[in-house]
Amino acid sequence: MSKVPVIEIFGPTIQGEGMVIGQKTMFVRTAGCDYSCTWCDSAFTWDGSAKDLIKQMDAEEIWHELKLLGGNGFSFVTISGGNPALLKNLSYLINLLKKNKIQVGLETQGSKWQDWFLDIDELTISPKPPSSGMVTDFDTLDMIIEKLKGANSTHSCSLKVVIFDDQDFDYAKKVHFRYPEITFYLQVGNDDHRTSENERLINQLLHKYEWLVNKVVEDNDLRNVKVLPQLHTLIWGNKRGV
Ligand SMILES: C[S@@+](CC[C@H](N)C(=O)[O-])C[C@H]1O[C@@H](n2cnc3c(N)ncnc32)[C@H](O)[C@@H]1O
Ligand SMILES: Nc1nc2[nH]cc(C(=O)O)c2c(=O)[nH]1
Ligand code: SF4
Ligand SMILES: [Mg+2]
Repeated sequence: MSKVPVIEIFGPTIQGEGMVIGQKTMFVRTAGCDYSCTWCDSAFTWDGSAKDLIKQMDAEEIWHELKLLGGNGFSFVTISGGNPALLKNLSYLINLLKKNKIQVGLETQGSKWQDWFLDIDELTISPKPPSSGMVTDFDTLDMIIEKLKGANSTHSCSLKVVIFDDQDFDYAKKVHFRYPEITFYLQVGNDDHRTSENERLINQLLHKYEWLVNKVVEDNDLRNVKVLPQLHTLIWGNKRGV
């Protein structure tokens, strides 16, 4: 009854992105997404290519798997996907983690609300720029930010926009100015998320990071923002499960 579709559980590793970058964490990745971003680095969660890996699991089973992998060596779990916000039943896992004094981070794109957002310690909302091929429903995003504000939960949430080109950069500015009170991250987009040539990829991503940093540095309208690469990609390239 209270199961959710899980496609992978891994860690301990570090959070490679956003507001808790560098945090030692376990990952639980759920299957299924309401978007289909052209450049999704986790397309296997929704494109059918890894459907044999999907297991329906309840909170106790997920916790058991986390303990098998991580033992006593973790205090933080990050839930990502796919879009975990499709899953009302994640409340059971979140409650169980809290009961065990584990901090919880979650990654979602801001297309759906769940009441359990209010129980997440570090909530990253990542609206999608034009290069993704997706169109942001700003009425829904407004509603989500309003609910977080209403519950005084904005301190534990951030916005993170992935940037591939100038159009994405303009979109990011629009999102930041719409919600100026929410901590804002610009993240380098990885447009070669299938290659196994790590050295070339990492070089390319560092150049794109420099490009993005320069754009932010030169932009007088962007002041209180943070610019980050995907740290895990700089260490491990496109390897899955790290
Ligand atoms: C795979 S998504 C899963 C969570 C949720 N669906 C979302 O998009 O926020 C996790 C994060 O990876 C980012 N991401 C996906 N593909 C990427 C890529 N090719 N380069 C950089 N970041 C990417 C997303 O923007 C999101 O912030
Ligand atoms: N190390 C590491 N950090 C991450 N931050 C966000 C990730 C994601 O795929 O959601 C991710 C991931 O897959 N690995
Ligand atoms: S919303 Fe997230 S998981 Fe879904 S397709 Fe886009 S990047 Fe991938
Ligand atoms: Mg990822």
